[in-house]
Amino acid sequence: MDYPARSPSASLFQVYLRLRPPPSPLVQLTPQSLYPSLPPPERYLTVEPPLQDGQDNSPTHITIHPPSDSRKRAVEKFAFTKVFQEEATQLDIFKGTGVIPLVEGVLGEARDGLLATLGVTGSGKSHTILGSKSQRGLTQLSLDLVYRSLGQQTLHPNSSLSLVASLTAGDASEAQILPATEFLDGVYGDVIQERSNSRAPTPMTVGHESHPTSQVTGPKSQWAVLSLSPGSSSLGQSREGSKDKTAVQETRMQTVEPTPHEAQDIPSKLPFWNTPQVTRKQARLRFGNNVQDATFVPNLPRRHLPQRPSVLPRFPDITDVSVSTDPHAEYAILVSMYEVYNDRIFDLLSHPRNLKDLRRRPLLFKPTEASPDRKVVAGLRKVVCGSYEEALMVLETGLMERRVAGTGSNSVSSRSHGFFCVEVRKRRRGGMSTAWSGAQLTVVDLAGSERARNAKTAGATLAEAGKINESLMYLGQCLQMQSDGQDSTKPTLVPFRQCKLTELLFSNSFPSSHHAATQTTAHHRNPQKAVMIVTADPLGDFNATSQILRYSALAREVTVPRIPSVSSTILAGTIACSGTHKTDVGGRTSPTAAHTDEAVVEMAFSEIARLSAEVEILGVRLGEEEGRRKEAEEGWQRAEDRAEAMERETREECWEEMERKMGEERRRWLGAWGEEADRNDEHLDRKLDILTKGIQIYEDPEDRVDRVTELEGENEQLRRRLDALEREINSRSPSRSMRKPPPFTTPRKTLSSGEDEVGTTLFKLNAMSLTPKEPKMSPFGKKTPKIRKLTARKWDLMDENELDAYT
Ligand SMILES: Nc1ncnc2c1ncn2[C@@H]1O[C@H](COP(=O)(O)OP(=O)(O)OP(=O)(O)O)[C@@H](O)[C@H]1O
Repeated sequence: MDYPARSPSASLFQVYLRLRPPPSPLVQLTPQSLYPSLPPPERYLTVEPPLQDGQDNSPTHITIHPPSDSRKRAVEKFAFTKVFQEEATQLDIFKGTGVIPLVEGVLGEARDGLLATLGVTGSGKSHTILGSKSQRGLTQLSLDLVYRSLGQQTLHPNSSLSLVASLTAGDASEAQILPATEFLDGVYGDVIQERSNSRAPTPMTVGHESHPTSQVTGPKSQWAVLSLSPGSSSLGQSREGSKDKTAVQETRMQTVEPTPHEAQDIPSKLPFWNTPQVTRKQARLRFGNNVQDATFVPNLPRRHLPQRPSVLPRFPDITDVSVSTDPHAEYAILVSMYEVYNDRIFDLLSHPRNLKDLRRRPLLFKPTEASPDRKVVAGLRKVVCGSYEEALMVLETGLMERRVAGTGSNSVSSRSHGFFCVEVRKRRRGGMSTAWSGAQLTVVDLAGSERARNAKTAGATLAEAGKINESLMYLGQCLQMQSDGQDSTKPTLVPFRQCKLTELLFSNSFPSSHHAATQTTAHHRNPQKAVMIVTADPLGDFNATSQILRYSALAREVTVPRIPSVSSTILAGTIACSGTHKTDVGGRTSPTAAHTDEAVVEMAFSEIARLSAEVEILGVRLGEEEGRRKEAEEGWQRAEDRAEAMERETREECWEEMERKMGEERRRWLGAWGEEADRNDEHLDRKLDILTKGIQIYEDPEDRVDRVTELEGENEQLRRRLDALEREINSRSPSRSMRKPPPFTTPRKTLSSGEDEVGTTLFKLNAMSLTPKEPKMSPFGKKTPKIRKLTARKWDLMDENELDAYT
């Protein structure tokens, strides 16, 4: 297999392989240390000798042979940029992988750098990236290199008051920027007691003995545990567990043995703020004045902060390494950290200030107003660190928040993908403007893929593993698409939008459509450089490791060894027998016949071998196809679920919309109905009015009074007349006087009933709420004469003269 000669620009990642040394039985439990009768684990991975024309005579290829108990037989060969064997140290990795060029790119070329680790759980990803109790990881080494190279050019937020404001003004990610002292003060200051409520504890509880995987819980933070409780940490010890002898010796040289008092003082499995009984005094004690190196005093926050971690791993030493910087520039360094947990992004530096704050809010990865062509994690907290030690303290604080748990495969297993970002901002020396430029180095510690059976996970940890495996499967697909596309002339479509992890890793590696459109005018960014370190345990899980290697390797070749199969053995036996039979009658073998038979048998053999090899290869391909089919089916299932959820959502939205529209329609209809009813009422009123006008006896209210007065006058007149008539009758003859005059009361009665009539009419008018109407006008504009109806009795009572006067 040829070494895949790919330029870094052609490949998104340079891929290195690091092999993990076997765990030491003294410090880490293995099946063999528990059951000594068990055979030692079989090593399935072989490193091929370096190629003659290789760059620095380092191996670049490995071969994996399925273990004897495996059904698979195909031998697979993988190519990497470089392979680091078990004895490789952290310094070898730092110098041998492309980490230094990455830092160079960030400081000198304003080119973003990405450093990530990928591997099966427990294969050494975190060890490589974050280091151990005694050795620094690539993160600390890169930070050291950055600060060492910048030297006096680094701006300290405490020395320039306007620095934070200026950085905030020039920030495109809506970040909350604050100086390291303020940040650390908030964490280690007055709130130490409150920190007992930190989110850092993992879903597993300490001391829950019945759980098979609850050996150790707490944050994945070697450095912190060491710094807080040197040597007393079982976490630190377990991390050290599988270290090679040299490393163990180094550890002895570097670490300080704890006093028995110290060892008992604070429970070792939790960070100090997760231990409810910790006090500020204890915290100070942990970080006490145990100074070993005067040059190594971190610039720590003001109040009750620890003066410095008691033992900082300073190994390996990289004083001989530095990268060039721009001498006319000054630099500010911002550190931010987040994790991708269950496909959501959480800030690791936004510490809860009170109990209410404990629920974490996921952040968005999106283009912002100030960064339309590039997606950024919006709303992160960024800490301006003026020195390496401050940056380390911030790193450690963030690591305390990261999700980890003990599993059957790793006692301190990462349950999230951790992102550590070092943003280097640069401006002209002495310039007070906000015109910052720069780039970012992102270090990613991916969670490891794991098999539930091996990891013995359950409940929430199993669910987390599902999410981890899913995101790693998408990452694998992206890597495979990318490596498949290397050979084709067509542009490769990498499906990186499938989950948050791949979006974060890949989306800024490709020009977005917006960027393509504005490329001529926008500030041109150099493409990101990326280094992937794949970790593998040659004695670990064969299936999981081979899967990871298949995804990540730069090239792969499958061969099937010629192993004598049962059929070939039988055939060989038959041939041996037939050979004995091919003798002539005289007992001599015919040389020609024997020769021909031999040739035929040989041909048959080679055919059988070829066919069995083909069968093997087909078997391997079938296995792979089946794996892909399974993945596709899972993807399909997920897509279906998503479609179902979307359908449900759409249906709900439609219902809501329909109900809203119906409500509006009902309101509109009721309004119209009310108006119609009002119109009808009005119409009816008008009709009634007309009717009332038709039936009423029209009289002026003034005339009414006149009429009463008039009637009273008439009444009086009639009474006088009656009196006169009575007198006249009385003065006549007695016979005449015998005639009884009509009763006197009758006209009065009649009159009063006439009055009553008037009153009734008035009452009627009032009841109808009729306003006094204008008198009717004649067509000639004159008042029509009033028609007065007089009662029959009144006519009866009038004499003829009076009657004439009326008519
Ligand atoms: N190169 C190495 N040298 C010494 N010890 C190592 C090395 N690699 C790994 N180890 C040890 O192996 C154990 C598991 O390693 P580590 O936690 O780094 O695995 P991981 O891949 O990050 O696992 P996970 O994905 O579950 O977080 C640790 O105790 C670590 O110290």
